Amino acid sequence: MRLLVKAPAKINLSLDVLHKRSDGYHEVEMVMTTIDLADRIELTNLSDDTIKILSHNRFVPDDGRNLAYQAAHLLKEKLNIKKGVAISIDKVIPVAAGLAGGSSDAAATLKGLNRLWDLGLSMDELAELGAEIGSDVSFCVYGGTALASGRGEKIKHLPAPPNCWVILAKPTIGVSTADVYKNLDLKNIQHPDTSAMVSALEHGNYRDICSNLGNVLESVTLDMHPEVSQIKDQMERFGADAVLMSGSGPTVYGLVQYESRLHRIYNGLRGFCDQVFAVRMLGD
Ligand SMILES: C[C@@](CO)(OP(=O)(O)O)[C@H](O)COP(=O)(O)OP(=O)(O)OC[C@H]1O[C@@H](n2ccc(N)nc2=O)[C@H](O)[C@@H]1O
Ligand SMILES: Nc1ncnc2c1ncn2[C@@H]1O[C@H](COP(=O)(O)OP(=O)(O)O)[C@@H](O)[C@H]1O
Repeated sequence: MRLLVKAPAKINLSLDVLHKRSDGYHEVEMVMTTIDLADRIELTNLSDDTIKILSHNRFVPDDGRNLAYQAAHLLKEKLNIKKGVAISIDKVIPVAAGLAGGSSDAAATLKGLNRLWDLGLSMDELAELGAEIGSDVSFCVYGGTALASGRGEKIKHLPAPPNCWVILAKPTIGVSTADVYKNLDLKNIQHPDTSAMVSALEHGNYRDICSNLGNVLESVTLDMHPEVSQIKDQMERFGADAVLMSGSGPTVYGLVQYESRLHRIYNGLRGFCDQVFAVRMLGD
């Protein structure tokens, strides 16, 4: 039997870091939402007790380092399952981009195997398992829009943002999330107003969402990679309503409400960047 599952990317509408914890992780407050840019995961039962990863993307590991592999392995270990699965990943989300592509593949694998193997786990149980794989996996299990706290695994659901377009531009560099957190100067942070962002979502107020976008990791990645700053400037100049780097970067996204402006920004950015996408918010 085989099953197809979509694994959508996320963007951070806001990302704040409160302090560094004794376990080495950072305590965060992030508002995240899913967008219509998705990997496609195909799960096929195997007759032997193995996990196989298939992907044509050379940046996607095909062994135990793959987060989708880790998701299948975790389910097998926890529930003592003696079954095998082939996980085919059609990669659309850029890798190491701040868009949680790997985390979403893991979440889709947890949800897909829950159905394929008829495990009967609830979404909350899957999200709890996901947190063992990575900080963003719990959010990816639910998708939609949420305030994530703790190290990212505590999820409070929020209403979807009003309908708009998201333009994404990913420079050719890849960024290590661990390096970005390591280079963050905790004494010199300009905190975004998380409650103003939550309130903007609760009121469906697009203008307030735009004016409250903020990410404390942005300046860290910008210092390491000045080309990210150039893309931000271009996106602003071409007329996006608001522009921010997602997660630890280096992907920059712009929000646009009117389709007429979308084409101008998209075509303008294609001159600077190989990977440019114009997609809708998914949000719920
Ligand atoms: C920055 C964010 C924002 O959504 O996403 P990305 O840019 O990776 O998409 C997340 O916090 C990333 O989540 P994720 O990529 O799942 O991180 P993990 O695998 O759990 O951790 C990778 C490394 O990042 C650091 N880390 C991660 C999360 C956190 N709250 N504090 C940390 O210090 C740790 O050094 C950890 O070893
Ligand atoms: N299924 C996967 N897809 C993409 N990258 C993966 C996957 N599994 C593991 N990785 C590894 O995770 C790292 C981070 O990838 P990704 O999740 O795309 O980025 P980010 O954490 O910035 O959102 C990559 O360097 C890659 O080697």
